Amino acid sequence: MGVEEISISAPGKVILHGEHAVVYGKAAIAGSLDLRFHLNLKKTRDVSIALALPDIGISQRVELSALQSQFYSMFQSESQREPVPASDDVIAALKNFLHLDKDSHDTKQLAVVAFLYIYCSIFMVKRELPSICVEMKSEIPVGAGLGSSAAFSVALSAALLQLAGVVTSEQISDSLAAWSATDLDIINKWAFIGEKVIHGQPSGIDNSISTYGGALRFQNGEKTRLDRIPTLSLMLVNTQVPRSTKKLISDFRHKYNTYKEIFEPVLSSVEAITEKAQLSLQLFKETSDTSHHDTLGDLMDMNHQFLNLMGVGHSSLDQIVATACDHGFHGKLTGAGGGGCAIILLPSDADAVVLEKMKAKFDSLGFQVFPKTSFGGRGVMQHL
Ligand SMILES: Nc1ncnc2c1ncn2[C@@H]1O[C@H](COP(=O)(O)OP(=O)(O)O)[C@@H](O)[C@H]1O
Ligand SMILES: C[C@@](O)(CCOP(=O)(O)O)CC(=O)O
Ligand SMILES: [Mg+2]
Repeated sequence: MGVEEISISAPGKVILHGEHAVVYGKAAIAGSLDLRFHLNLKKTRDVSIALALPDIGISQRVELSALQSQFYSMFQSESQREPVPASDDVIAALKNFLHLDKDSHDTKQLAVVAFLYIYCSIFMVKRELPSICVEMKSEIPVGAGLGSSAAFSVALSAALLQLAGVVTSEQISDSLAAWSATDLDIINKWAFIGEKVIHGQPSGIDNSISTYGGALRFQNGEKTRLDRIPTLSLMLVNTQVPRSTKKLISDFRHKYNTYKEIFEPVLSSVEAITEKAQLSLQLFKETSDTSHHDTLGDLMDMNHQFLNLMGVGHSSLDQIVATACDHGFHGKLTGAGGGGCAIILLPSDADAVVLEKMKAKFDSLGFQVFPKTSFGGRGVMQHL
């Protein structure tokens, strides 16, 4: 372990179609966002972990001797290449160690639990716990449907695996290093374990986008790169209404189990929307025929209503979609819903004056606007 400092960034994501349905094995399409999560790790000599998470107001110090004596036996079966999901017992023990309420729904604290779980799984088996200070800051709004939890888990996994020498980055430019496809697969597997701690039952789409970047079709863990899609212009609008993905997934799980015969066809319809959107994207790229772009708009409106039916909507998200419609655009909620963000599809010839008027309306409603985001950039990176 010759490394003294590691800087990593990982992108957020935008789900175009298929959120929630993807947890039930249906297809979804999504891409990386030009908002990134940043992690800086330094080796220290204080025999502790110092964790600074200023975006969520957490600053935590953990003595390595206490961690070692309490968790050594629990982490002996873990292997660095094949991570295993945290059992309820280990999660409960980590929460107890951190003096957290074991039934707390505060997902912020789960970031620390995920951190310690990944750290212990990687290093405890070697009996060599590195003394480190780690700071994480993000451009991705927290808990807003843009995959901040996944970017957190990806950046964290990449940093700790690189520190442990399990993966090794290679320099690709003056300031950047990246990992081989095999190493990215390892990082992605560990990040999925982190997502499980924060989300409960994630599909794996968010961590996959954040790891590999670009645009993907994702189904049952199968990832297909979407190379034949046009450059899409999206406006992102954040309601700033807080919500937790973990709670939204579990509430919909309850609804689905209670009304399976109703929600199975709903999920199939959402999947049909995803399929049609993928095809329309391809056709629009190949022919530039704007009728395919119009179809993409219709599909967004439809999917938004299905998501409302699934109980993951919010009045402020409806307000965004209605405002978009008043200005001649189409949109939908993105991510887990219940608050968080909506996306609005912008045609390349959208009138700048109308766009400015729409943005002003969102500002006046107290929403946070990202006027034009780019889609499909790099996945996790090391900064040299
Ligand atoms: N900048 C950050 N710093 C620390 N933890 C973060 C950060 N961003 C996200 N997280 C973790 O992810 C959780 C939010 O995840 P989630 O509810 O899935 O929303 P999102 O849609 O942003 O992924 C936070 O409560 C925290 O545990
Ligand atoms: C609702 C879901 O489809 C996406 C959740 O994304 P986010 O945490 O809201 O960014 C869950 C998942 O796929 O793991
Ligand atoms: Mg999340």
